[in-house]
Amino acid sequence: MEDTAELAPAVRSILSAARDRAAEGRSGTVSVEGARDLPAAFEAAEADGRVPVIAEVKPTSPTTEGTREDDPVALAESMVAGGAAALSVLTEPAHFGGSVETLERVRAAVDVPVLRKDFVVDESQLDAVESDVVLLIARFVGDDLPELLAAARDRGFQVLVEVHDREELAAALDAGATIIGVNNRDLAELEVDLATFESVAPEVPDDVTLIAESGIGSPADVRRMRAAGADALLIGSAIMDGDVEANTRTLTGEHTTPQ
Ligand SMILES: O=P(O)(O)OC[C@@H](O)[C@@H](O)c1c[nH]c2ccccc12
Repeated sequence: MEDTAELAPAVRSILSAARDRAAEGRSGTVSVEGARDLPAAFEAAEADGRVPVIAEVKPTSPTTEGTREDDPVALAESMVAGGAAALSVLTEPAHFGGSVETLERVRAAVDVPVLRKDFVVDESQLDAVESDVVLLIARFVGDDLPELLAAARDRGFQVLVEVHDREELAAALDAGATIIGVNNRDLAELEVDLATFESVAPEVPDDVTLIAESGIGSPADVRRMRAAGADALLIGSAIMDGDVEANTRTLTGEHTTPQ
């Protein structure tokens, strides 16, 4: 486990709560049947003239004001109607307003791949719910990354490994990650800087599916991340704020594809 001393206090408390949830994990091992292929969903969106976007169902967060109370399933359906190639669903309850039940309902209602967004630090957390993809955050899992990656794959999950700098990228590549997200948000300060993606992306081999995460709010941001090499974008707040379908349509729009 990494030293968590320099993390933002909100992130430290999220992580300690995640460890407590791990301890009460369900009995039995999840086995995901027929996971929906995430890279294939990106390719299909691209072929259809849409920017591949993972739209995130995130009712609230430590950096968002207020909580969105609408039915998450209706929000998810609006995202798909607006052109989202895939969805991300927060399952962290205390700070993001998520739940595993929400993820189950969303996944039953849509055909696109669904990413489980949570703070997985222990193998037992993988058994909380089925999804097509799970997130592992390099910073939080540290030396356990290879083991957790294998444990997730054994259960039939695809794995998105999240990194924030070149050192974490090297660890992700060493562990054999094939889908990597670069988080523009710094988990120590909780501040967003799109230059983070631009600095890490050149080090990522071509055969890796590369996702730019966080802080993408406008078609100009989408163009900037695509120009820096993003195969896909993970967008939460900018889609959740207001008309979800219209926001998704704007950010997946053909005009944002590089020439
Ligand atoms: O709302 P934004 O800035 O578009 O960001 C979405 C997503 O990248 C962000 O929610 C996120 C990235 N990594 C995480 C890890 C845990 C929880 C949340 C996240």
